[in-house]
Amino acid sequence: MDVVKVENLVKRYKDTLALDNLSLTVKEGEIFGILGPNGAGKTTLINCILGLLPYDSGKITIFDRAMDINRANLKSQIGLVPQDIALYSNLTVQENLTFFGSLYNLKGNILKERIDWALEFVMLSDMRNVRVKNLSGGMKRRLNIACSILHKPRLLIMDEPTVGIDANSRRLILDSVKKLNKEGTTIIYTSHYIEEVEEICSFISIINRGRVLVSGTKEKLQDMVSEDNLIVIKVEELFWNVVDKLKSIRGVKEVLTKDRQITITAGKREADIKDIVNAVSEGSRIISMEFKKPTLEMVYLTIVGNNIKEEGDEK
Ligand SMILES: Nc1ncnc2c1ncn2[C@@H]1O[C@H](COP(=O)(O)OP(=O)(O)OP(=O)(O)O)[C@@H](O)[C@H]1O
Repeated sequence: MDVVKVENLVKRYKDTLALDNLSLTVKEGEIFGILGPNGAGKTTLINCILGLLPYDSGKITIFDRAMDINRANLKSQIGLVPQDIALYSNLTVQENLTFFGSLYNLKGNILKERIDWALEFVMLSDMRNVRVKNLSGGMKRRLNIACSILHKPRLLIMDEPTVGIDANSRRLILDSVKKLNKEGTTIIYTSHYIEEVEEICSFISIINRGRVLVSGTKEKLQDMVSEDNLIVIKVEELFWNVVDKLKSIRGVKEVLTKDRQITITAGKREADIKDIVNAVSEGSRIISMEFKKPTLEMVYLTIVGNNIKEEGDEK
C-alpha cells in the first residue's frame, strides 16, 4: 500500500521555486529517508504532505486518499516530529505529554498508559517530573518524539530530529525510530546527516533545488555511482606473484596486499570475478571474500556534488 504519494508537486514562495515538479512514493513499512542540503525543499515538502502549506500544483494522496487541509481523519493517523522543538518549557515532562495527548483526544487510563509507553520508548521515564527548561538538548528532542507518538500514528514524519544533540541521545533516537518501524509505523525521516540515513532508512530519495535527483534502496544508489567492484579476499598465505597475476586480468585496476588480505579494485563491466578467484586460489586457500560498496556519503557527493546549492549561496 502507498502511504504517501506525491505527484508533480510545485510550490513557490514568491520568486523562490521551492518544489519543482517533485514526485515520490512512500510504501507501507518503509523508513523513507529524504536527504538533501539546506534549502533543498525538505521542510516545504513535509508541510505540504501534512496539509499545513498550500501548493501551486500537483497531487498528494495519503493512505490512498487525497490530502487537504481539512482532512482531520487523515491527520489523526500522522505524527510529526518538527525540526524546531515544540514544547512548553515551564511545564514538566509529564504535563507536556498530558497536554499533547489531550490534543489527540486521549484521556484517563489510555492517556496514562500511552504516556508511560512513550516515556519508556524514549528512555525518559525517570524525568517525568522535571521541567522541560531543565532538560538537556538531547532530552528535549527525545520528549519531542514522545509527544508525537502518543496517538500511535500509522505514519510518523521526522524533520531533522537529531540536529545539535549529543551522541548518546542520537543513538537512543535512531534506535527508537528502528523499534517504532518494527512495530509497524511507516516513517519519513529527513536529515542532512548522511550516516543516519544510511543506517536506518530502507529507501532513500536525494533531493536538491526542489527536485528528486535519485531514489532507491541504499544498494541501488550505491550501484548507480560505482563503476568498480572493491573485492577483499583473505587468504591462508600471500604468495609471491599474486599481485602480478591479478594485475594481468582484464579489468583489474589496482591490487593492494596487507598481511594475508588482498584488496582488488576491478571494473564491474570488464572484470570476470571467476578469473580473480581462480588466480588467487591457484596460489593459496581462500578464507573469505567480500564485496565492499561505496558509502552513502560517496554516493551523495557524487550525485549532489557540485550541484549543491545551500541557503545563501547565491546571495
Ligand atoms: N516561508 C518562506 N518564504 C520564502 N522562502 C522560503 C520559505 N520557506 C522556505 N523558503 C525557501 O524555499 C527553499 C526550500 O526551503 P526548505 O526550508 O523547504 O528547505 P530544507 O531542505 O528544509 O532546508 P533546511 O535543511 O535548511 O531546513 C529555500 O530556498 C528556502 O529559502
